[in-house]
Amino acid sequence: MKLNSDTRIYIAGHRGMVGSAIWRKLESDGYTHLIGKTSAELDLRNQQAVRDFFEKEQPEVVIDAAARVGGILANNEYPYQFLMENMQIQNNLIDTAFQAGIDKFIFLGSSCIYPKLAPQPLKEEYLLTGPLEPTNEWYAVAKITGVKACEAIRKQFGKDYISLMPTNLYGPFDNFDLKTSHVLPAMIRKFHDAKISSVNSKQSVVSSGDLPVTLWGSGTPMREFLHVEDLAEAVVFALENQFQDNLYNVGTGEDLTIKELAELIQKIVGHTGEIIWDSSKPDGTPRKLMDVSKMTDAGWKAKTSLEEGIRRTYAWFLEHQGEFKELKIK
Ligand SMILES: NC(=O)c1ccc[n+]([C@@H]2O[C@H](COP(=O)([O-])OP(=O)(O)OC[C@H]3O[C@@H](n4cnc5c(N)ncnc54)[C@H](OP(=O)(O)O)[C@@H]3O)[C@@H](O)[C@H]2O)c1
Ligand SMILES: C[C@@H]1O[C@H](OP(=O)(O)OP(=O)(O)OC[C@H]2O[C@@H](n3cnc4c(=O)[nH]c(N)nc43)[C@H](O)[C@@H]2O)[C@@H](O)[C@H](O)[C@@H]1O
Repeated sequence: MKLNSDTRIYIAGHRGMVGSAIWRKLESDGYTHLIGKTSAELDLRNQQAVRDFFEKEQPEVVIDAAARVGGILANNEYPYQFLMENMQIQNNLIDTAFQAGIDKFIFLGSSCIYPKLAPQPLKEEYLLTGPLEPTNEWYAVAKITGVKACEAIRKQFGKDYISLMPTNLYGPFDNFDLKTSHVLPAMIRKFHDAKISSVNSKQSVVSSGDLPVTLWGSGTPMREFLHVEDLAEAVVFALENQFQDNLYNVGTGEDLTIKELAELIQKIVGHTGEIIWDSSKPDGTPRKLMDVSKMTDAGWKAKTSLEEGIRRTYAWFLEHQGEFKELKIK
């Protein structure tokens, strides 16, 4: 379908890191009829509430950026919520949109849907070719059912329902809570807090380095990181263009070890102390580098370098400390 500046676009999860970046991008591109509800206003796990909301607001296009999201430990500790809430949210959104006759739907998954030991880089066709990473298989199974629901609607009814699989994301409005966050915001916070505590403690007088920082696992796993504003551009690109297929990876196509990431963030934050690796915490998938050629062929490419993206995120962090949301597991 062709979008106009007043097309009614519903962004589920519009206050999250991803949803808010999509909202800002659409607003700056001149879209005037954006629709968003907080989870307190509309609990997407409630099917009837979702149906009533669609009936009232009559969205023409839906972007699903609402989900139960968290880092490796939260995924591992709350398997039921990560499986069930994500299935409830996405099932209600996808089926209600379909029943309402909506032709365009964008579903966001994650690179963890691919098998733990799939060949690298990960191509879309590797989906369901092997066992998943155990720390996040619950979340991954939920996301795979979302991909398949969109694919079924495309196959059976010819509607432009698209699944975008972003790699690990970071940027403004990320979750900086140390128990539930992903690695990149956790490192920003840990290095920053250690640097500030060192300045405030006597230790900085007697020793030349800052307080040590403890990170998880071995530091050897490799990860790829995409700035969330690049992802928002990819989502709007997918919104404005008719896609030929259901599943597209979204990333930079470049990765680094967790140890290299730590050294980069340490340099940007200006922390000078020791890094301790806590081997009691899980490593997760050894590597999940995206093959992004399908999206590149469609006409979209990431712009922000990792160092530039982390610098911007650290600047945002410094401005917004004290406002960080925490993941509330009910
Ligand atoms: N973060 C990453 O590294 C990453 C990587 C790959 C893919 N993704 C995907 O991107 C999407 C968004 O992730 P994010 O990082 O932006 O997460 P986030 O910051 O935690 O935001 C999630 C949003 O979902 C909403 N939500 C959660 N449960 C809800 C419910 N029961 N009813 C209504 N709304 C609910 C929240 O609404 P309220 O704020 O109103 O509570 C929040 O706005 C997810 O699909 C995720 O799988 C994220
Ligand atoms: C994008 C998401 O990524 C998640 O996987 P995944 O990259 O391992 O999740 P992260 O939590 O970002 O962890 C990535 C790697 O960083 C290590 N790490 C080191 N220090 C820390 C730390 O302080 N905090 C955190 N969180 N990690 C840390 C962690 O052990 C793991 O090897 C999945 O669980 C989700 O399902 C989803 O796919």
